[in-house]
Amino acid sequence: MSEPVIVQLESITKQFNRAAAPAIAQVSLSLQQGEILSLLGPSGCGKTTLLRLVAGFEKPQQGSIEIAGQPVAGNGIWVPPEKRDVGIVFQDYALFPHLSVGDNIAFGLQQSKSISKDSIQKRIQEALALVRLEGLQKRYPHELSGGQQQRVALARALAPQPALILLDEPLSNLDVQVRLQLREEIRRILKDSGTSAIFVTHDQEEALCISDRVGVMQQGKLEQLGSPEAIYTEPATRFVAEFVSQANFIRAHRRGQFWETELGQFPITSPLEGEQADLMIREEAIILQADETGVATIRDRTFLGREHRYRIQTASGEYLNVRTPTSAPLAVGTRVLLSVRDRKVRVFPTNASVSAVNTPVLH
Ligand SMILES: Nc1ncnc2c1ncn2[C@@H]1O[C@H](COP(=O)(O)OP(=O)(O)OP(=O)(O)O)[C@@H](O)[C@H]1O
Repeated sequence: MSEPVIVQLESITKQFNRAAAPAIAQVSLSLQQGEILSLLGPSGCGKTTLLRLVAGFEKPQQGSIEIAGQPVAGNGIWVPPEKRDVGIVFQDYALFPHLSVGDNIAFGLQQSKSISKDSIQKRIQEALALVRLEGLQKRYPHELSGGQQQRVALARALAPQPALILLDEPLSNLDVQVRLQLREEIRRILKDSGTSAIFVTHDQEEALCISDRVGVMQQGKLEQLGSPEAIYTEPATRFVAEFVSQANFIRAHRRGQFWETELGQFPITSPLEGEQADLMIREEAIILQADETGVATIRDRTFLGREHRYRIQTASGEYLNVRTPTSAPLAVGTRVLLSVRDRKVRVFPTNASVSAVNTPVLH
């Protein structure tokens, strides 16, 4: 049996300014109990606005919102933020500096009159254990690291046991080491507590590794909603492919049953495809082989730890990014032969910004 629905958005539209395009345009989605959804997209695509609509900090002009089965916006209904059974974690932690860790966590609990002092203490201890900060109850925010402060913010949001937690770029103020560690921690904490969550980020990796489903947004619209694997391997649009995996696109021309490209031929699998297309080739799918007769050249090389990323210029002048394991790195200037691991590639309509390819096939 499927889990109950915790959030239901129906055709939500939000326009701040009549002269401007809507910040959110006709977005519908649902989130099940215990599920973590990431909203991913470039700056200004509407992620925060969508989160604020769910929280009740913004009113939609159209559409409706339900949280845990309760209508909270739309159809003449309006429930204010404090009555929505939602916990929020912001980018800047937003802890009260004059309150201890314990009192910060207690703050949300004390709003609820029905809870006894003993229960408040118990919930504080449980919340601190969940975020692994036992023993730090008496400290003040300035006595904690950024990562610890964000854990306290998470504990404070979780302590009242809300139906839903909203996290607005909660890791973006932390340095890389802490960010990487805390993103796994956040997933564990949310899963251990069984709390449903919507997580806003502009970081592709963060979205893919933290969530059960990812919603990729562009200009106020939901471009694709799916599992991290589906978003990565089967991007529905070129925008999703470019934003999520920074894939390469190469121009292809139909020749019989094949697409002909600078990187060789690929079988045409759909009868609907036209005479020209752009094929998506992942950075890790291209194989480099140093060869004096190669017509492609390494223009740049970046060390990424386990991998090198090469910037390759092809014979037609296009640039491709290639990632390979770091053994036997190739020097900038090396001529290379290029081939592609997988013959099954995704095909997208031609984008005018990719110039036409008019060179011999390399292999
Ligand atoms: N209060 C407001 N008044 C007018 N326009 C707004 C308001 N809030 C947001 N916008 C506009 O709505 C659009 C979406 O903004 P939003 O903050 O939701 O984007 P975002 O994807 O969260 O971006 P970022 O990653 O930079 O925070 C932007 O064009 C923004 O300028």
